[in-house]
Amino acid sequence: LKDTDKEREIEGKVVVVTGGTCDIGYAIADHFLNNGAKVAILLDIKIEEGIQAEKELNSKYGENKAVFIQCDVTVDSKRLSEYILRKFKHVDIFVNNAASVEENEPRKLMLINAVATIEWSIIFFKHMRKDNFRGEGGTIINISSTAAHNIDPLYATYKASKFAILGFSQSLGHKYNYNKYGVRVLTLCPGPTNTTLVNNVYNLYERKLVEKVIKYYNFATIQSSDNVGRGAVEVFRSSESGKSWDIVDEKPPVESPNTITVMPEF
Ligand SMILES: NC(=O)C1=CN([C@@H]2O[C@H](COP(=O)(O)OP(=O)(O)OC[C@H]3O[C@@H](n4cnc5c(N)ncnc54)[C@H](O)[C@@H]3O)[C@@H](O)[C@H]2O)C=CC1
Ligand SMILES: CCCCC/C=C\C=C\C(=O)C/C=C\C/C=C\CCCC(=O)O
Repeated sequence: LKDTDKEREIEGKVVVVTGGTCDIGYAIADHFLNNGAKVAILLDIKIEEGIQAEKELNSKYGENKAVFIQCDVTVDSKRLSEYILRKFKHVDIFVNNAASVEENEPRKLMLINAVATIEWSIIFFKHMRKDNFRGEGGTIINISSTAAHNIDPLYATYKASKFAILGFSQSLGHKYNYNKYGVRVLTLCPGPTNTTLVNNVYNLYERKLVEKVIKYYNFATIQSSDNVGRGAVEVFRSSESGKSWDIVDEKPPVESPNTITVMPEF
């Protein structure tokens, strides 16, 4: 097998997913296990959901296929990355998925969505680097959003965090870095997806305004988390480093536009 073929194989790989106990994160773990991953490690702040998610995935795929570790991504990166590497020896795929949409707690939102994503990416990039002692390469997948392509009146801080993730991931995953270090960095930009997080929108903004935004961007549907999980596996199997992929409207991934749409005044 060529290096790129090995890198794109899922069979036998160790996958870590932050915010992996529900919705999009859970669907990503589920699809990687379904395609032969050795183990999915779910890092999440929510204990009960974590125990439940581990149980469900183990009854679907077999004992010890899923491991829940309680984690606050904003404080636990050093302690838990060391623990994971001691216990599992190597991580092949690291997915930064955990997020907040709490606009009234901007510092916390930026710490979870942007700072933690950057810190965990750097830790596992170093671990995977092929020029490091025993570095075997690997893939980091960062979850941004179609909100990172748009300027409109909604979710200014959340958008800032998703713009940050997209810019960071495309730069870290740039072909130059990939050729030098052998670590792939990919970005996913899901569109509206039926999860706890998106259902928050109507608590914060008038229905009329949200409907205008949805209409402006021509979203046809609020897709399932399952479609994002499926898309993550498809992108993992086919994408070069540094690319970003939109997953929208229950359809397969398409490469993200390198443009920003500004919604006019209305
Ligand atoms: N739902 C949607 O329409 C879209 C979601 N996304 C992105 O997809 C990702 C997943 O979103 P959803 O599944 O919708 O969200 P969700 O709110 O359903 O799940 C997020 C998970 O992150 C965990 N989490 C939050 N703070 C944490 C912390 N400090 N430490 C550890 N875990 C923490 C939560 O406990 C939860 O399990 C996020 O990055 C989100 O921004 C992107 C585009 C659209
Ligand atoms: C009910 C759907 C509202 C429109 C949602 C559109 C895209 C959602 C992207 C997300 O990342 C979803 C997460 C929470 C809502 C946050 C931002 C909506 C911003 C919409 C946009 O400008 O693209």
